[in-house]
Amino acid sequence: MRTLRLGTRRSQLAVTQSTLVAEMLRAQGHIVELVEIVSEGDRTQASNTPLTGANSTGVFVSALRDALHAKEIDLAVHSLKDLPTYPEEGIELVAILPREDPRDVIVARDGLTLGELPPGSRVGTGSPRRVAQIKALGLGLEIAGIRGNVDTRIGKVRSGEFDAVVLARAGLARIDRLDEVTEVLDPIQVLPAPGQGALAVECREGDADADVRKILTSLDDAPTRAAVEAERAVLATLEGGCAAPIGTLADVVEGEEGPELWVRAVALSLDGSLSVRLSASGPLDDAVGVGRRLAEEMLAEGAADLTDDPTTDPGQAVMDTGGSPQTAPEQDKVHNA
Ligand SMILES: NCc1[nH]cc(CCC(=O)O)c1CC(=O)O
Repeated sequence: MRTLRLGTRRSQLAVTQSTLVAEMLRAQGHIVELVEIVSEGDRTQASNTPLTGANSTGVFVSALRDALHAKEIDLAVHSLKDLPTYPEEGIELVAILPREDPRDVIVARDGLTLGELPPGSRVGTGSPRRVAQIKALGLGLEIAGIRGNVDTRIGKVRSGEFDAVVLARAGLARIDRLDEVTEVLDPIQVLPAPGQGALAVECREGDADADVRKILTSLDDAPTRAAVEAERAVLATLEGGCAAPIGTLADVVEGEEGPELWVRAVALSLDGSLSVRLSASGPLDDAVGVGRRLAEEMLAEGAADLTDDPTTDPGQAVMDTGGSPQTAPEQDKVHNA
């Protein structure tokens, strides 16, 4: 039997996630070999791919895709939230694994929660989505960029450089560091990134060896796929006309006629002062439609006007022009946080 070559980045989280998939395949009797791929992102120690901005393929993603194209590997495992919403030619998103808890968490000094941190405390995150949503809580926290892998970031709390950092619970769960968490953030306050907590498996499209595709398809989890497809449709639709940070979460809930999707989403100005927050529900087999319609509704409610101009003072970022959120007729949908 042929060996399946699984490409992985070398960070602890990436190796753990790749090993998880390798073990699932080995449990089915397949032979799997991990192949280490060094990405530009690893070399430069970049730690957060931008969550907004349409054409930025994550640095972590491209190196693995290059290795797939070059037939150096047969499959690659990514954190789904690092994958751009537009497809890559010749690459197929062949499986989405059952999702971990998708919520964001706080790792703070002295076991504190966000609300217990005194005003002026330093919170580390480089994600515009997290920055905007934490600022929107109005706690007077000072938010600063942070780099490095999960271990490095937690270390910066231990060393006192930061009072707290914001991380994905899923990453900590996978590397067995959940005991560091001092608060799990309720999605009512902080919505996660589209696809957060889900692992994606990619292979070459129309791989000459159709068996590879078939083997990998067996890993796919239909409810997770529906949920993340709805979230990614929210992001893809908003990206067309809106550069604002976006959080979204789709839950599979029990509806009147069986399971259905319940999708929440928020788009915010970077300073968190303005937001459009809506939810929608619909059938699992129309996940993309549910997400797209939710995003279209958000655009109609002013999500496209939340853009911060980085050249202006952050406090002045949203201009008060006709049709802007401030003057939109349905002001109740746009909160001054
Ligand atoms: N931004 C990088 C990244 N990409 C995926 C995860 C965590 C694992 C996941 O969301 O599946 C992380 C770390 C973090 O945000 O804390």
